[in-house]
Amino acid sequence: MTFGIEAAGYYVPSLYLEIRDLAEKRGIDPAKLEKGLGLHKMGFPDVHEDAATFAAEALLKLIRDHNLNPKDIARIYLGTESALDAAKPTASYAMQMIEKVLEKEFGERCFRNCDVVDMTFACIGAVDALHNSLDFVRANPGKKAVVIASDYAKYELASSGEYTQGGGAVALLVSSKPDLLEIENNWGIATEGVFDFFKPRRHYNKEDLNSAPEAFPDKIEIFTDEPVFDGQYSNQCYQDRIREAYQHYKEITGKDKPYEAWKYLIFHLPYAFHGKRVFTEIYSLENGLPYETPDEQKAVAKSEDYLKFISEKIERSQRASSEIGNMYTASIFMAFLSAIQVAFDEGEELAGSEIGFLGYGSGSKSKVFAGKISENWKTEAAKWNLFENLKNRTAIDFQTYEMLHRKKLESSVNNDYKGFGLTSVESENPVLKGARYYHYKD
Ligand SMILES: CC(=O)CC(=O)SCCNC(=O)CCNC(=O)[C@H](O)C(C)(C)COP(=O)(O)OP(=O)(O)OC[C@H]1O[C@@H](n2cnc3c(N)ncnc32)[C@H](O)[C@@H]1OP(=O)(O)O
Repeated sequence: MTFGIEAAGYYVPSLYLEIRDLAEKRGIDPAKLEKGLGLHKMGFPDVHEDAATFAAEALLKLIRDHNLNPKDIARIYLGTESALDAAKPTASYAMQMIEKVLEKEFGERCFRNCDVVDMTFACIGAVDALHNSLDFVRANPGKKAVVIASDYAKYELASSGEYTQGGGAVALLVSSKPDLLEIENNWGIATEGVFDFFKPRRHYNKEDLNSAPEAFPDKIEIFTDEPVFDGQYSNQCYQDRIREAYQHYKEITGKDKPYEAWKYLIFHLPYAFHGKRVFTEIYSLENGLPYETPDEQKAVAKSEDYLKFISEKIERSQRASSEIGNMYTASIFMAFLSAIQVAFDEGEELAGSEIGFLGYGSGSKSKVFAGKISENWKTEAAKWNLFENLKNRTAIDFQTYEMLHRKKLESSVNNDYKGFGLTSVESENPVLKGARYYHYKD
C-alpha cells in the first residue's frame, strides 16, 4: 500500500506590492532584491484577510475542486506560526467558516467528528503536520486527513526581513490514494534549540504595564506579530540543520548522494533564492569540493556544474516564491506546486520522478524526506492555474502598503471581494472579548 498526497489546493492574498517600489522607498538597490534574492512581488493581505481566511480559502478550494465530502475528512492538522489566538486553534476558525458555507449541502456541523488542531514549529509546522498525518493514514488506511499550511509573514517596517514578506496557504489531502505524490517513510531529522528567529509572548498584567518601560527598556512592543530575528545567523542555522538532516537521511536510507536521484529539490523558501544559496555546502561535501573559505564557497556557487544543477533541479520551484514572498509554513509546499505547475505548463512528463524535500523551521529543526510523482499527477496539476491566478491580484502602492502594515486602513482595498473575510473582533461583550467573526461573500 502507498501513502502520500492525493490532492492540493492553495490560496494567495489578493494584494501585492512590486518589490521595486519597496526598494526605491527604502533606498535599496533593486538589483540586490531581484537578482540577489530573487524577489519580484510581495503578496500582502487585505484588511479582511488573515491566516484563518487563507486556510479556509485553501481548504474550500480543495473540497470544491475534488468534490470531497467533508464528513470523509477525519482530521485537519494546520501548521502555522501566525496563530490568531493562544488557545483556540486557527484550524478551528477555518473549520467554522467552511461549515457555514457547506451547511446547505451537508447539514449543520459537517466537521462534528473531525479531529482539528494547530501545529507550531515556525516554518516547519506544516511538515510536522504532514509527517504526523501520514502516520495517521498508515495506521488507518481507509481514512483521509487534510494538512493546511497557512501563514502571514510580517516583519518590522524597514527591517532586513521586510522585503521577504508574503503570505498564503496550501491545503493537502493525505491518504492511501496518493494521486499526486507518494511519500516514502524515511525522515532525516536534525534539531537544535537556538534563538535565530522567534516570536516571544509579550503579555503584561495591567499593573505591570506601568512599569513595563523600566522592566523592558528596549523596543519591546505588546501584541506584535513581527518576529525577533538575526537574519545572517538564521541563514547559518538553516544551513547547519539541513546539512545534519540530510546526513541523517543518508544514514537511515543507506543512500549514497540521494540528491542526484531527485528530479527536483524542494526547499523551505524564506525568499526565492535561499535554497540554491545554502545548498552549496551539501553539494560541496557530496562532491569533495573545497568549501572552507569565502572564495572557495563562491567558486562552488558560480561553477558551471552548480549553475546547471540549479537550472535543472531548483529553478522551477523558485518561480512562485518570487511572485509571493515568504509563506512560512506554506513556502515549501508552494515551492512544490510551483515546480509541478511549470513542468505541467511546459509539457514535461514527471510520473515516477523522485522529489527531495528539505524543510526548515527556526528555533530550530530540519526534516529531509522524499517522494515519487504519481501516474495521475497531471489531472491534479491541471486544476491549479497557479501562475494565471497570480496575475489576477491587485497591485497596491507604497503608501497603501504602509497603511495596511500599520493596521491603519479602515476598510478593505478590494471592498467588493468574494470569499471569506473578517468582519469584526468582539470588543463589547466581556465573555467574548477578542472573538473573531467572519463571513463568506459569494
Ligand atoms: C524566517 C524563515 O522563514 C525561517 C528561515 O528560513 S531562517 C533563514 C532566512 N532568514 C530570514 O528570512 C530572516 C529574514 N530575512 C533577513 O534577515 C534577510 O532578508 C536575509 C538574511 C535573508 C538576507 O539578508 P541580506 O543582507 O538582505 O542579503 P545578503 O545575505 O547579503 O544577500 C544578498 C545577495 O544579493 C546579492 N547582491 C547584492 N547587491 C546586488 C546587486 N546590485 N545585483 C545583484 N546581486 C546583488 C549579494 O551578492 C548576495 O547574493 P550572493 O551571496 O548569492 O552572492
